[in-house]
Amino acid sequence: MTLSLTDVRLTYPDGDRRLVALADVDLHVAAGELVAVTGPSGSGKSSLLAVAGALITAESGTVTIGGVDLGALDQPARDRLRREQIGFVFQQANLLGSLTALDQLLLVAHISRVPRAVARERAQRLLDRVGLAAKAGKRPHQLSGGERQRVGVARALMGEPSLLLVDEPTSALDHDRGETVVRMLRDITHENQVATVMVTHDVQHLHLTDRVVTMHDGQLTPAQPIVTGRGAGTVAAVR
Ligand SMILES: Nc1ncnc2c1ncn2[C@@H]1O[C@H](COP(=O)(O)OP(=O)(O)OP(=O)(O)O)[C@@H](O)[C@H]1O
Repeated sequence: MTLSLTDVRLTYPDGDRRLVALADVDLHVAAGELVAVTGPSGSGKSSLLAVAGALITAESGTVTIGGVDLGALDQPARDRLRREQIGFVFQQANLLGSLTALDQLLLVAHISRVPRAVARERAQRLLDRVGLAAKAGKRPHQLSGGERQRVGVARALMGEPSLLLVDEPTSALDHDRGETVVRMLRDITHENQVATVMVTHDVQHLHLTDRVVTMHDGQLTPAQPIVTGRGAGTVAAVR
């Protein structure tokens, strides 16, 4: 398993009490698997992504990425693992307004000290992969919402992550553009053997994913049969 959360608990201060954001959550995502996380507002989906992305530390339970227990790492090692193993895709692509699509990707490579020639080849290949080779020189305001989101996906892949964490990638897109982005995420997940967790409110594209889990009040719901993009699957996990 690329990502394993076992008995993960997270609470936030809430006056003189604690609000339970994640209540003993189990979630295991294999390489090459796209798992959608749905659930009402406030149910804990972003908290789940933050814990899986080593952005916040679980109060108890175990989080492993590629078999490495995050709890056993100090902060610099956790930061390094995040940089080297995890790609993030945000709700709005969060691109820098003054940079071209190509430069958005090269900046990530520069920060990660990838040699320039390697970075340029990788960035061009990724822009081609998301269907934007011809738009490499465009700035965000010259791109559609769907194209911006696809640049965001390509940027997240620049570090060749083993885990991709995606937060509401279609919320700003119409149906067809949303479908293109989710289909692309699914195909890249399978081709690159990345483990992908996608938080979404958008039920329209769930059939493209391999598995769906639902959060309610910090808990992942029990398994339910669903029809997935690769035939009938089951919701794994969880209590
Ligand atoms: N930093 C924080 N401090 C205190 N409470 C928080 C904090 N972050 C989130 N919460 C609370 O934890 C619970 C889970 O929040 P979370 O953001 O994970 O839910 P969500 O399912 O992602 O919601 P949404 O779909 O609205 O983004 C909510 O009740 C929220 O109010």
